[in-house]
Amino acid sequence: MKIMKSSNKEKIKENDNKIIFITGTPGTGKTTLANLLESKFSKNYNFQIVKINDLAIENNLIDGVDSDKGYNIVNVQKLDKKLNEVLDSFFNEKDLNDSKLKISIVEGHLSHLCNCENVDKIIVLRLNPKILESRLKSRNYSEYKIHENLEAEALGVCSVEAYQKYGTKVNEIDTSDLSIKEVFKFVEDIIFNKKDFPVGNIDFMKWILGGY
Ligand SMILES: Nc1ncnc2c1ncn2[C@@H]1O[C@H](COP(=O)(O)OP(=O)(O)OP(=O)(O)O)[C@@H](O)[C@H]1O
Repeated sequence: MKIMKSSNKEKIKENDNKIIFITGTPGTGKTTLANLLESKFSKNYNFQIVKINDLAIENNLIDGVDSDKGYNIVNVQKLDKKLNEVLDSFFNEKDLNDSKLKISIVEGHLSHLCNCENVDKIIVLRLNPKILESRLKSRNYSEYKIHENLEAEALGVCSVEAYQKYGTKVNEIDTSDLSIKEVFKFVEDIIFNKKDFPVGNIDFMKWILGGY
């Protein structure tokens, strides 16, 4: 069934066009996964990738910098509006090959804070805080910033926030023992409704209790 509408709220539906958000604590592998999705999907689909941090910076959606934490303070309301414009423009693009499915991947740890009625899946990448710690240390983050991110990962903050907004559309994958190719395979299965990884099955609380 083909429904032609002008907004991603009704996403121009050609069978089953898709909007997928990839989120997770910094360092869990979102960018690596998004790049692999782009290289695998762009041949077979009309493919768009939106890197949410780049979108915020390029469109000057930064309210300031938290100098203690070393973060840009992104205006999420403006980001939300811009993201929906970018999605609308992709799904309305006339030059796309009509015989191919349209897939938009939105990558970044702020993606799940945006409101997108027509998002299909939100995929949260999770990682054992012990492994995350070594990845974040190699980025030369401050001790404070590392600890804050590890705590957020142990508590599953992205999953909880995403679930509060999007409920059962949210999947989470424990990537701790997976190669990036294996992560890709799971994500592909989620995107095409072959597998489901509901929120609530990953528990890194042991890290908080000092068990790792
Ligand atoms: N499945 C994996 N196995 C081993 N290493 C991985 C895996 N996924 C990502 N990495 C490595 O982990 C590091 C962090 O990955 P990446 O930059 O993709 O994280 P991110 O979630 O996008 O971080 P940020 O939110 O800060 O952009 C990179 O060095 C990447 O090569």
